[in-house]
Amino acid sequence: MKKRVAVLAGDGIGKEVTNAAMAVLDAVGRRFQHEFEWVHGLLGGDALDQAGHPIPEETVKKCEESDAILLGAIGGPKWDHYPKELRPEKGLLQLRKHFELSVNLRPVQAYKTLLASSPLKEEVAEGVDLVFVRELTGGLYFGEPSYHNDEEAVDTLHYKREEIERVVRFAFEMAKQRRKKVSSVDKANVLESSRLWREVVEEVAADFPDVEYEHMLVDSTAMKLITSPASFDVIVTENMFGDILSDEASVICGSLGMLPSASLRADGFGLYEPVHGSAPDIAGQNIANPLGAILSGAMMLRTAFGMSKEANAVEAAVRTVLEEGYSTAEFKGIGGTVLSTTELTEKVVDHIENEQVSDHILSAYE
Ligand SMILES: NC(=O)c1ccc[n+]([C@@H]2O[C@H](COP(=O)([O-])OP(=O)(O)OC[C@H]3O[C@@H](n4cnc5c(N)ncnc54)[C@H](O)[C@@H]3O)[C@@H](O)[C@H]2O)c1
Ligand SMILES: CC(C)[C@H](C(=O)O)[C@@H](O)C(=O)O
Ligand SMILES: [Mg+2]
Repeated sequence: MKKRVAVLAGDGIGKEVTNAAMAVLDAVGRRFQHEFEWVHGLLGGDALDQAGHPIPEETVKKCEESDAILLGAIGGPKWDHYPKELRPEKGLLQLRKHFELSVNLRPVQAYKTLLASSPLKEEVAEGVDLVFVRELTGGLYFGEPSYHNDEEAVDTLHYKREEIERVVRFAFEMAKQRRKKVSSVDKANVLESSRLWREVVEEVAADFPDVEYEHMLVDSTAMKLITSPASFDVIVTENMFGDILSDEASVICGSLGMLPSASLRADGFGLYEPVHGSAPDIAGQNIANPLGAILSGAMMLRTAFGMSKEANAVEAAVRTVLEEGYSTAEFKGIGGTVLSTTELTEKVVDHIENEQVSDHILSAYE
């Protein structure tokens, strides 16, 4: 199968981790006879520097002409003083809005070999397998009015019933395929938007009698994610709560660099990117963890292209490499071997190309 993928590497470690994801998907292509055509586009600070806008028209066109989008990360101190319409982050938000990527999936898994690196006790982090279903094109990020002057600042948290229903329904559908539990997170003791959110959750839940659900307030959810993360299956929440809670949850698996994501439109078209940002503190050193981006590639294979076997192969290769004790710098101190971004990527590539090993492991995950 031939697939065209728009690659928006962006800023900081964005280039390093998208290079890793492409190398791994190319290895998948060699092993399973697929061809991935990489179409590169500018986004974020890189686009500001080269084209004067955080999301040039040409980038949007390249994405429209592709089967999926692979994104690295955008932003950095160089552009932090830019006016709001020209910030790198605005480019990413416009991209999400333009393609109506309203459902953002952020799975979090505890990998056995990395447990020792989590600040949580091993017995707390062990066995965690949860997924955030974050609303991505509404809420505080897009509500109007939004401005500040010398005297006041306004952001608007706006949700339409249909926007809530779309993401909540997705979460229940997903829970049906998993452990059949939805935790809906809001702030209904204070916010009107959360009260509507709860009403919609009640209505949608009625269509899923076999899925257990609960309403939780965001503040105590932040606590429970740390005290009993294994109690969660699917967590559905609005845009900003999902942004914050998913970074918090990354400590469960030991590094923000491990988390992948998929941002989906109703017809299945999607953007795949690691959850982390451009990490200016480690950019350009070849030490960033590429696994979040590589696992985003696996999500792309499964969700965008229906290539489950291939996605399983990538996920199995990642597991094997971790089980062999390889990881990146943020895991130093737990034993094993610290590798650079490119060396760790090579290990994953080797496992995908080594059919014998991979087929054996694959069968364990099918
Ligand atoms: N989707 C995106 O493109 C995205 C997401 C988050 C933040 N950002 C932007 O990134 C910039 C930096 O933000 P920040 O520093 O708050 O968040 P960040 O996610 O870039 O970094 C937070 C911390 O995690 C570490 N980290 C992140 N990714 C890592 C990886 N793959 N391997 C190892 N360590 C990793 C960083 O070194 C840093 O210490 C800002 O401009 C922000 O707006 C972009
Ligand atoms: C960079 C920023 C706009 C973005 C967000 O807040 O959604 C990021 O933090 C993320 O999690 O993808
Ligand atoms: Mg974030």
